[in-house]
Amino acid sequence: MMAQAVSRMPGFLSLCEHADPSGSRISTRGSFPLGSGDGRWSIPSQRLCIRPGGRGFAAICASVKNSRRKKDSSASDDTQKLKVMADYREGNDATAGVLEVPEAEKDADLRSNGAVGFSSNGSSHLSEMAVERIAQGSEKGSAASPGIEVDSVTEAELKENGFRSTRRTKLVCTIGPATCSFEQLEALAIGGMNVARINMCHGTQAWHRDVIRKVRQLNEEKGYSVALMMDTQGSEIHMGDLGGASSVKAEDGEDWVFTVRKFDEELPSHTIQVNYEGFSEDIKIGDELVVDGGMVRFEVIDKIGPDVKCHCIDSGLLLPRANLTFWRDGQVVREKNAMLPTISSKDWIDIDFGISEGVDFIAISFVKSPDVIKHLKSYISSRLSTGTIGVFAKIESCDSLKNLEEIITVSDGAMVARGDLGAQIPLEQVPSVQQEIVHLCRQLNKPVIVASQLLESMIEYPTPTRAEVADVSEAIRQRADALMLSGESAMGQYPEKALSVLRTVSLRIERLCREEKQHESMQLAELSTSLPDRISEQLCNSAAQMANKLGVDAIFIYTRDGHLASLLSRCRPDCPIFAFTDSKGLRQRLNLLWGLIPFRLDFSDDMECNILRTFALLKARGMMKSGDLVVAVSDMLQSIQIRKIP
Ligand SMILES: Nc1ncnc2c1ncn2[C@@H]1O[C@H](COP(=O)(O)OP(=O)(O)O)[C@@H](O)[C@H]1O
Ligand SMILES: C=C(OP(=O)(O)O)C(=O)O
Ligand SMILES: [K+]
Ligand SMILES: [Mg+2]
Repeated sequence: MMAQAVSRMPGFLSLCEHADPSGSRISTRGSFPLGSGDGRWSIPSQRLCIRPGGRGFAAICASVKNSRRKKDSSASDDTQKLKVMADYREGNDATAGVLEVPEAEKDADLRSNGAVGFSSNGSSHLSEMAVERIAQGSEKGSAASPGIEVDSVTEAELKENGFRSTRRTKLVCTIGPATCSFEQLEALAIGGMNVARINMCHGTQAWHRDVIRKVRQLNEEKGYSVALMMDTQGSEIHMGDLGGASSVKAEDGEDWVFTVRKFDEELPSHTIQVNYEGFSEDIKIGDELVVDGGMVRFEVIDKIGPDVKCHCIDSGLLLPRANLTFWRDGQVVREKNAMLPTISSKDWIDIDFGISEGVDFIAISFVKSPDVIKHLKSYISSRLSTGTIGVFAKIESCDSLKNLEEIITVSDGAMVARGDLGAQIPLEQVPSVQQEIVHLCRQLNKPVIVASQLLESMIEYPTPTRAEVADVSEAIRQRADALMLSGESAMGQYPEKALSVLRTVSLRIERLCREEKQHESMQLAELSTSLPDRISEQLCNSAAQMANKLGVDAIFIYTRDGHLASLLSRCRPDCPIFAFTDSKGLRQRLNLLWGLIPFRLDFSDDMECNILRTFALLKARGMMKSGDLVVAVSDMLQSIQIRKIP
């Protein structure tokens, strides 16, 4: 609802007319001369803004309303002095003064919960009645402020370094024995973890529940905003748990038995259990059995019933539940195992668990076709009455590569799961496949996570290899939404250090990309077909372009479903994107998107009101300052505005 300015005279503040946040209309008329003859006020033809502080504007309006009700002009004495802080939009010349209000306006029908605005030049301009409440909330300046919710780490980063240098690449940490205590989780949150991932390949449901609840507790009590991702086991072929040993060495020339037999007592020596019933039927003598994508290799030399006898040809460490593939004539063999369901019965149990625990994302392992994703998404929506869970397709098999575009199109995001991918395709193809997936996800507007072995050596050592840093840099340069730690954070010796490497490398490389003006080489194909979607897309493309050209400090997006926020992130603009949403769940899910800083805020359909309110709140919290330039986009109004923070 646009403001309707009443006075067109410079030098007069006007009460305007507009809708309050609840949608009902407030009607006020009358203009107030500025200054009471003391000559202190000299208002040029510029917009004025009422700053929260002292006795707020809402209180004054309430008094005006009161005095009108009482029809008692003397009662309006109190209301005749409006203490306002007029902040010139140009020049930031904040001037305090006293505004004399003539006798309470006869027609004034101000509502204490409504909104009202001033204009000195007749241009449409709204302020709001909630200013007092905002001021009260924001003066406290704490994460628990009722006005706006942002995670405490981002808030500190914004205050310390300003908008421009906030990290754009998001960080996912796999939680395992090395990081499951409250203190360890908090250290990761402080270190910049945006998403905590739990891998259902390992641990019990009780263990995972404990982690989920600790993350929740951290968010609620300490003001972090860590989202949760649950990763399914999937129907991969993997070894058993080595009878409790943390690892076992397989030496060149040794013979080992791989079997589907179960053992009640101790596992016989040189014996490995395999989880896949059809193992001995599928595999042939002469095949190569590859552990963890090549960490150890065996040649199959004999088959005796369920037992497969293998000769070690590449020595190495066998780790519990390590993944197994077998190769024939230089290709991965997918026989009956290709018929295994993508979502196993264990996975369905875990998915139910994830839904009931309210995780933000579910990642599906070894996705082969789009159907399984569609099926899961409809299952999730049938199980949830409100909100949703983002479904991520892990691209980690030859089958997923065959149907890549279809799979990504129906998913809410994708993961380049290089661990298993590198076991299924020749290693030298992994980098180009990664690039292809990252680019495709950007074109299709889906967040993408680059995962596995980013800083593998940091499982054991406090410093990464130079090659690892180069690999991390490449993923950042490709503009992936997120980077993921696996073993480095789950069971490594230096989880926090590994996270800190991802953080510092991200900041450095992102700066480099900005210096190289990478955002200018943006070539995005048109994504949408329907007119409303095309409008949204063009709105975001234009907003991002304007932001880049004008060198603004931030893009603000007010969104109820996150779609425009993701479209803006897709443009990978030069400045950060502040995404305001009224939904807690959406705020958590937006955590994974490149360059997006999610805020939770109650807002109305009145954009002007929302904008002023966010300005006031962010300023009061020290996250923005007067003079900062912002491009504001709204999916409710489908508009772009350029605003300078008053
Ligand atoms: N919940 C857990 N409990 C015990 N160990 C875990 C857990 N999560 C991860 N790990 C350890 O961290 C390693 C790396 O994690 P991840 O990459 O997610 O699994 P994987 O290597 O099995 O694909 C695992 O191999 C396992 O040793
Ligand atoms: C991330 C991966 O999946 P998981 O850790 O579950 O094997 C991977 O294979 O790279
Ligand atoms: K998994
Ligand atoms: Mg995998």
